[in-house]
Amino acid sequence: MITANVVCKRYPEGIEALRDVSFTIDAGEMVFITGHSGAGKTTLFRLLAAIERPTSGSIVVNGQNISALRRSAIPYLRRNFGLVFQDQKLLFDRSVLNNVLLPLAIIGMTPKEALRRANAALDKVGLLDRANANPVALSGGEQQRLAIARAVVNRPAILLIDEPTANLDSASAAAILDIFRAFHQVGVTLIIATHDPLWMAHFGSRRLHLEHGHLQEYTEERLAEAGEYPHDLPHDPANGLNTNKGAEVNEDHGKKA
Ligand SMILES: Nc1ncnc2c1ncn2[C@@H]1O[C@H](COP(=O)(O)OP(=O)(O)OP(=O)(O)O)[C@@H](O)[C@H]1O
Repeated sequence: MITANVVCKRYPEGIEALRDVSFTIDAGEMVFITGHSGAGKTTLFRLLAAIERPTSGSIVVNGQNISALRRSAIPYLRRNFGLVFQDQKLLFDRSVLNNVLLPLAIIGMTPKEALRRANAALDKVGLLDRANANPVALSGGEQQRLAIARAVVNRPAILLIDEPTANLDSASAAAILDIFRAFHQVGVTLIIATHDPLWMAHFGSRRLHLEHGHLQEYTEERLAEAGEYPHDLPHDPANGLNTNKGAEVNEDHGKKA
């Protein structure tokens, strides 16, 4: 479970990116963080992953106040999280497989187990047959799926995903949506920042809406008024989407959140 208590973040230049933000996200929830460019979505993610600290307030993850963690404890906290951020930081001098193996090497997993896990992660995102390719040879959607494989290979309980479908066509976006649906089905907590109404329309999940650093209570009507939520998009989760990936995800993601 994740709780933010009256969180503020002011950058050194004086920009107040988040103001008095409070919320609770339960284990296994799928939550969308919405808001215009500059509203504070990425900042919130950086605080949740303890990349930055709040200026005031606290963030508690599984009973641990991460805002007060010693620096040395942060790598252990991060094992709870899979991060899929906008700057995916793929390593273009390594193969697809080696990009996914890297996080496992860092935690000292045996090569045999690491290979098994990495192949399973690539399989989940449909990239097993590209394991030996260089990431540069992948399409934008495939690179995004590789970033997801790398984020989930440690089997994190919580996935933080920033703008997962930015710059992707609708078919690639739908494929990624399917992958996240499968993780949600096995109990992973997903927190997804997006401008993309496709996501919200198909999942109908809870939304936390940021406006200039303030968390606004979501109402569908309010977002529709603001032109952010097209009512003509189908709300049927199965509509137009292939949901059969769920059965393939049978590992122990999320059960510990
Ligand atoms: N490292 C930083 N130093 C100073 N100001 C920053 C920094 N990072 C973000 N900001 C500012 O904080 C505010 C919130 O930015 P943030 O990146 O969190 O927004 P966002 O909602 O993720 O935007 P986008 O959708 O464009 O990614 C913006 O005014 C931004 O300019």
